[in-house]
Amino acid sequence: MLTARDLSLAYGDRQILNGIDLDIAEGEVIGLGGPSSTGKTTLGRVLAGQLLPDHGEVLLEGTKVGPAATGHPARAQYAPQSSELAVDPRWPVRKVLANGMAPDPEVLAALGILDVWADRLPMQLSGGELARVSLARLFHPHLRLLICDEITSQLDAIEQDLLLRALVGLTGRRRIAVLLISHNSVLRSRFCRSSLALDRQDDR
Ligand SMILES: Nc1ncnc2c1ncn2[C@@H]1O[C@H](COP(=O)(O)OP(=O)(O)OP(=O)(O)O)[C@@H](O)[C@H]1O
Repeated sequence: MLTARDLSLAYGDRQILNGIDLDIAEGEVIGLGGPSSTGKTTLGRVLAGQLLPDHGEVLLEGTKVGPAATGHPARAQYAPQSSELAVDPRWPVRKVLANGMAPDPEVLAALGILDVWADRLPMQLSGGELARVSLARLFHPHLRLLICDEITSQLDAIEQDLLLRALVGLTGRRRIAVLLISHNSVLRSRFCRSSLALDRQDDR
């Protein structure tokens, strides 16, 4: 499903990614760990088609990832660490979830999103509730790859476990490939079939 080959990327003269290969099958969850600043977010954005690598290619179901045709949501979506930055603070939950299309009731139910949140603003939700809303808005019928970048790092252990169990159940049923970026090796070993770890490319 996802095939990334020989990905390299530098910011200026600083090499961040160097010859990365990665495969994720449909419905599979693969972990990505490694120390801070080794390029996990950068790799996630390359896989989601939001950053172009200097070298190498990313194929999703045999075609290059990149911006979707106008008016269509991208097949690969990137969920950032901070849900507050991902949603417009002026929009009520109802509008955040609609995101241009009718919210999918199965996604709302699977992620535990409650009707009573609909008229609240993002700041009127807890961190865990907002993380659920922020994830739900990324789902659409053509979603094939979800990059989750430290999406539970602001939650306590119980909430982390609940959210990831709900997410992995949903993506498994829909055969969506997932890259779970996390510093937490316990979480990765619990939810991922295997993990890749990035190393530093130079002295920084
Ligand atoms: N657009 C950019 N221009 C220059 N340097 C950048 C840019 N984006 C990121 N970097 C640098 O590249 C390095 C890798 O950043 P990245 O966010 O990919 O690392 P990370 O492994 O996800 O880090 P963390 O675990 O701390 O979130 C960092 O040192 C960062 O400062």
